[in-house]
Amino acid sequence: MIRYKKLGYIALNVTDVERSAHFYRDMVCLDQVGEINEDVAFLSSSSDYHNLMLNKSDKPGLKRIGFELESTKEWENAFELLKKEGYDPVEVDKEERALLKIDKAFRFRDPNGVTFEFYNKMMQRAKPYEPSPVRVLKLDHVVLRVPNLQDTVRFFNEVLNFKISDTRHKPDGEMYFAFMRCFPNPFHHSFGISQGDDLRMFHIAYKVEDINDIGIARNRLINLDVPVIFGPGRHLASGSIFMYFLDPDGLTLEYTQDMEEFPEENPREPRMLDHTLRTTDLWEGASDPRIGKVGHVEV
Ligand SMILES: CC(C)c1ccc(C(=O)O)c(O)c1O
Ligand SMILES: [Fe+2]
Repeated sequence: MIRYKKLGYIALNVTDVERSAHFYRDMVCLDQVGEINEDVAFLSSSSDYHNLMLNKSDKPGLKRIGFELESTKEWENAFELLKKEGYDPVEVDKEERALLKIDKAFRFRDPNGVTFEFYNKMMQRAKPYEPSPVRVLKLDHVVLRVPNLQDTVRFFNEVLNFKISDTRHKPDGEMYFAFMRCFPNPFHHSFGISQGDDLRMFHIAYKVEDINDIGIARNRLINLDVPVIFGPGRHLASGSIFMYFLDPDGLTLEYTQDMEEFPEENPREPRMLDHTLRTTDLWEGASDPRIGKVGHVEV
């Protein structure tokens, strides 16, 4: 079965690369890596060369999701498994891997047509990542809305070896959300899937050091006229403190901290959580209707 190191990077489509690159650098506190031009920009939230790629598009949202596998051997095994399962993995050509600073990579589409890239390792930066004033620790998770949740969860669980940490259910018992771990990465979810009418990126989340970073970020973003649209609050599922805000295209971002971690051996059972506000936010805050509204997925 496939073993992952982490959610490695997100490639976003944005309408103005320079505007968004400055936002993710100056407001979100990521490191700009290399030059920004009107077509592409790279930013990092770790020692990796990048964890966020911005691409110019008239449809803001998700281009693809990159997962780093545990080793080159795991990458080779994953390629063979996806080929055998009929998901037609295609290796990324040398020129593009040079741009991404990645050693080996292949791409495939999930049952919804979303492009995933699995890679073995990315070039590391000598310059340490020391974000300020918000101490971002890492790219934390990405959540998609998909038309067929059951099939999607089954694919990620049974084919890609993602583990289910918790699910959420409507009053009639129908599952409408799944929080998934890229095993054996311990965090409650690196990947979340929600039932939706159409395919859409809901949000991407960054982990911050502690509650002070959430507080500092809230007041700083509000003072700089960045829409803070939900939180601070506490999610029951992962136990994390959260706050959502919008990027210049209206894409939804989340700062999160204190997410539950699972052991590789004998993890707790996934819970069936309800649909109530208290499960979404133990502090019962109100969320802004703009949450998750913009997020075209390139297929
Ligand atoms: C409101 C969204 C879908 C949500 C719910 C719960 C968690 C969590 O438990 O961490 C999230 O990260 C969310 O984004
Ligand atoms: Fe989230």
